[in-house]
Amino acid sequence: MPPKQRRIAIMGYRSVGKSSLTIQFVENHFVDSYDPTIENTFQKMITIRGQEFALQLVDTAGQDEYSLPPQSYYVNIDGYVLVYSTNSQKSFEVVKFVYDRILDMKGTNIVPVVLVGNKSDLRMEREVSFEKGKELADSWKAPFLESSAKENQRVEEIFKCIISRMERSENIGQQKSGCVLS
Ligand SMILES: Nc1nc2c(ncn2[C@@H]2O[C@H](COP(=O)(O)OP(=O)(O)OP(=O)(O)O)[C@@H](O)[C@H]2O)c(=O)[nH]1
Repeated sequence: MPPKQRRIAIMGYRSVGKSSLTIQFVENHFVDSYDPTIENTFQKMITIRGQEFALQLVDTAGQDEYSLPPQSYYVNIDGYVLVYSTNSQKSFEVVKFVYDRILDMKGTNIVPVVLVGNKSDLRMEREVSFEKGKELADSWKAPFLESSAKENQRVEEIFKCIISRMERSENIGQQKSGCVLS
């Protein structure tokens, strides 16, 4: 079987760790310095249950409620990893705007999405509880993970999860909140 080409956008507020998660997944290291992204595309091959996927990961500039990407941006995107930071209530509010914008732009609510609460290692600085994250993801019927790009916790799982969601939406056209991983 030839590799399946899939394009995934990593979106969310500034400085939540979008680049760090992407780089940890693609290059297996953590970037400590903060360098705001304009837009980068990363490539990665991954095999899941015998099927190869050629991923393009679009690491976007951080959004806020006033700077969401234009309609043209969403055309070739197959799935979305929406990231907030567990130590930032503001980023949790912004991720809701981003999600609403995606649905508006796509004109459907069958969009493969995974919600990620990153920086779970910053335990003392937590502003968003696990329950709040889970509640939001459930309201979207989307999977939810808390991750740490720094400690490489659940990073690969995020990307396996979005692949599984994309496959599922293509095959069945319906979403439940779970995520089949292998
Ligand atoms: N403690 C901790 N710090 C993190 C984690 N992920 C990212 N950071 C730090 O948070 C800062 C921002 O990370 P980036 O990956 O650049 O964030 P971004 O969302 O891509 O930022 P923009 O490009 O502005 O949108 C950097 O200093 C990272 O080192 C994490 O899981 N834990």
